Amino acid sequence: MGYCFKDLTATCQEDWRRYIEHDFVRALGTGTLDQNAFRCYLQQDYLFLIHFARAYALAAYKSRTLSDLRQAKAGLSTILDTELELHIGFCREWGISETDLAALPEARETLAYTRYVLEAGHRGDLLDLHVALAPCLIGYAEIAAWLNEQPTTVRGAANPFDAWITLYEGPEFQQAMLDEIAWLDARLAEVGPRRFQELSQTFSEATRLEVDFWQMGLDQRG
Ligand SMILES: Cc1ncc(CO)c(N)n1
Repeated sequence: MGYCFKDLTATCQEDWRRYIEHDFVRALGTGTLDQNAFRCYLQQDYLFLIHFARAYALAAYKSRTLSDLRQAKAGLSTILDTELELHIGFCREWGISETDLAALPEARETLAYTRYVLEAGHRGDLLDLHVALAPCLIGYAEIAAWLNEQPTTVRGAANPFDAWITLYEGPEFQQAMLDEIAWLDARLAEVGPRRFQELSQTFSEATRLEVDFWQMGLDQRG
């Protein structure tokens, strides 16, 4: 008995590193990422975030206590008020209007990842759902921190993707990550090996779907 969030990343260390240090992320950090690859990623991410907001709404629905309900609401607010706001602004700067965004066809990778998470939530309980959501929120906060540690990362006006790093390294997103880890640590502490095995499968599947999402951007399939 007794696990914590770090045990989840430890069970899929290779996939987790492939996600955090993906070529898309590296190129974004050095500012050398193909701009069409970024545009493709941004557009699909808009669709992605809408479904992820729905997943947090599902977490709210599945909550039995006020504190769980508040945690779900915090996730929903991070997406709606922090991420999507900036995202729409970003897209505008990159010449993509909200009408364009609403008319976008969904890439397979977006479809696979978002529906996987929603399905994990429908099938399982609140912990299954939060574990399926964890690579997203916690992963991006870790990616921003990792990028800042790399000597090759270019910050400021010299990097066209600087605003992306600023969003995810920012205090609101980093705090949301810490709160989510604390929530998961408290729940995982009460879990036995069989249940942990099940949860780590969900976590590593979602991590691999994040890797595919980066790859979609890099291949400009979105
Ligand atoms: C694909 C993806 N994963 C995670 C995040 C962070 O919320 C995001 N915006 N997009």
